Amino acid sequence: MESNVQSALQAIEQASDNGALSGSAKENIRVWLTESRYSDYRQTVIDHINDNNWQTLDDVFWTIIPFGTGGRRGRMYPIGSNAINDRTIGESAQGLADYVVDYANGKTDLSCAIAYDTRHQSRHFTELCAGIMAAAGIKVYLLDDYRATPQLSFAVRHFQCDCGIMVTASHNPPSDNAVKVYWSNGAQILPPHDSEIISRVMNCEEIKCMPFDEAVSKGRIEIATEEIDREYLAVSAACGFPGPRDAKILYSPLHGVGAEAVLPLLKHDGFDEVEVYGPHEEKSGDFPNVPGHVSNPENLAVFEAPIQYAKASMCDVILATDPDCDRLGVAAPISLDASMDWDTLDGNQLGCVLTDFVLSKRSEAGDLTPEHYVIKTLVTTEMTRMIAENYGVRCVGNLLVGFKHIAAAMEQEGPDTFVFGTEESHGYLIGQYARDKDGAVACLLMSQLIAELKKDDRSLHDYLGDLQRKYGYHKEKTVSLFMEGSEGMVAMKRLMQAFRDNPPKRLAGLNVTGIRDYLHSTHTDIASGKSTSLDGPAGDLIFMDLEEEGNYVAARPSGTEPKIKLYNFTRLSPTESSDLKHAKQALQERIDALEKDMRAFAQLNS
Ligand SMILES: O=P([O-])(O)O[C@H]1O[C@H](COP(=O)(O)O)[C@@H](O)[C@H](O)[C@H]1O
Ligand SMILES: [Mg+2]
Repeated sequence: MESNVQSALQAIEQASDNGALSGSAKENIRVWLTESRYSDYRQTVIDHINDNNWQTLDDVFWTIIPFGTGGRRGRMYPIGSNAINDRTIGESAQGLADYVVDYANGKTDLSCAIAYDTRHQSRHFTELCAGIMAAAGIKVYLLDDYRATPQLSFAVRHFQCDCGIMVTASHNPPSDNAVKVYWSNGAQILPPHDSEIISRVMNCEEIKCMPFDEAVSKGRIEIATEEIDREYLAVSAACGFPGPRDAKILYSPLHGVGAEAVLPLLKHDGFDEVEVYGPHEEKSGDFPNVPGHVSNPENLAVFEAPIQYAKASMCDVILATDPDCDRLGVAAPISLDASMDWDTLDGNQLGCVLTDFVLSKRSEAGDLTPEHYVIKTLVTTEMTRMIAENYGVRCVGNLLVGFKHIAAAMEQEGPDTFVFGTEESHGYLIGQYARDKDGAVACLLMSQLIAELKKDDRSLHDYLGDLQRKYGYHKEKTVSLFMEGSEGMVAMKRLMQAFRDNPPKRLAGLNVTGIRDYLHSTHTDIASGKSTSLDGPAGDLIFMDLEEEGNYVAARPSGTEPKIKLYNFTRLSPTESSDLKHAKQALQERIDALEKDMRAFAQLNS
């Protein structure tokens, strides 16, 4: 062994002994220093060791970057098993290619659709993935300009591909990137394919990549952007409903890809007054003009400046999509009187108004049977279920977090009777053309709803208020607690364990009456101490039910960022909700108290 590798190995031993490196980082660095598959990166690793760059080394090596809720996602750094770089992206594509070839069992005309967003290095990683697929004999249909995640999901289905790759880290910070990996049905990978792909990724030895230009000239990469733009427009436009189109819309792509999907769709549907909010228009991985560079419609601050602009230019609504255009955020005037106060809607509220809008249209058309269904996840408001049941359709809702679970439920229940899919984190899907959430079609539905309401002189908040009076006022709030690096992971595990071993007894002045632990599939009744088995999927998600019906909290580690998500759910009955103002205030107080108590518990136990 070369002497510089020898001394680097000694140095990491020492660093681990004196606490500068975690044990897992030391082990992963050792692999990168000694195994031939990492030889291209060896010198850079040694340079970091020689520079005593221990914190960085620990951050980028303490684990092997996992496949989370939405793909393999993380911070970009040239080296590291826990970073996004040519090696981790390359092995992801190689592992996928190897599995697709194995799974095909001799079938030869294999193909993969690939698209990418506006992030730093997205185009670079795209060419790498495309070259790897081409070298594996898998034909690539490439969207060669910035395109939306739902367009990629559609492309996989349209070309009947065996798999797909979307290079994007969605709304994560500018430092991050990722691949979202799709199976032949257009949904992100799930069992049994996911574990098979992951095992090939982890055991990937050599990465074989054909130079991009060569693969294009040999026809192994086909540019499919025009065809997908045209066909996607046709299928997405078919998702809407007839009705008025008079609405003045301000649209923000939050520096991402959305304009390419949203603008043609709204124009085609007859919306003539759509303006792109100028400061958010530039396609840039720095997300320069959104507060804190957090390009996420969940970040209410992104709406502050656009609201001022929209008020001044008399817009009816602001629509914002996240950088890969699979999430929708909305701000709208509270009422259509002269006061012109605006407010945003959260992901659950948007899901409810869209669910009701879609069901009301389908119901008017006599197009619903008891076989029809909407889908939501376990952390999505129960108001969705009430709306669905009111229209006589089913709600499939016992699902883990992640739109891929909604896609799987759709396959299982049968796509023909699928009406709408909705999740708390601003994801919505209508129709069968894709198997992932679609921010563009959500924009279309929202625009149609706004135009209908405008005709009747009603605001979106009036519409939501009617639903809240009918089904009871619901107020939910998701709180994220960031815990970074190897220490953060230990803290997250400790906190999840504390919820299991010693859960809070009271929250917001209400007794905790039951614990639903999806990891161990148990329901524990606090009063009797008895545990029974819990129906539903298995995953690291725990609910604490409170003494008032419909009031509960949930906790889980995010699968896209290093954080614990605390989901707080409150509700009042319809009778208690007749005075909306009063209900709103009461639940705001309860939500604030829940958040305070949950934060305090987390502080003590992480
Ligand atoms: O980031 P996106 O827009 O791809 O969205 C992704 O992340 C969301 C939040 O996941 P988590 O709670 O694990 O962070 C998921 O609900 C969603 O289905 C997934 O596609
Ligand atoms: Mg996204």
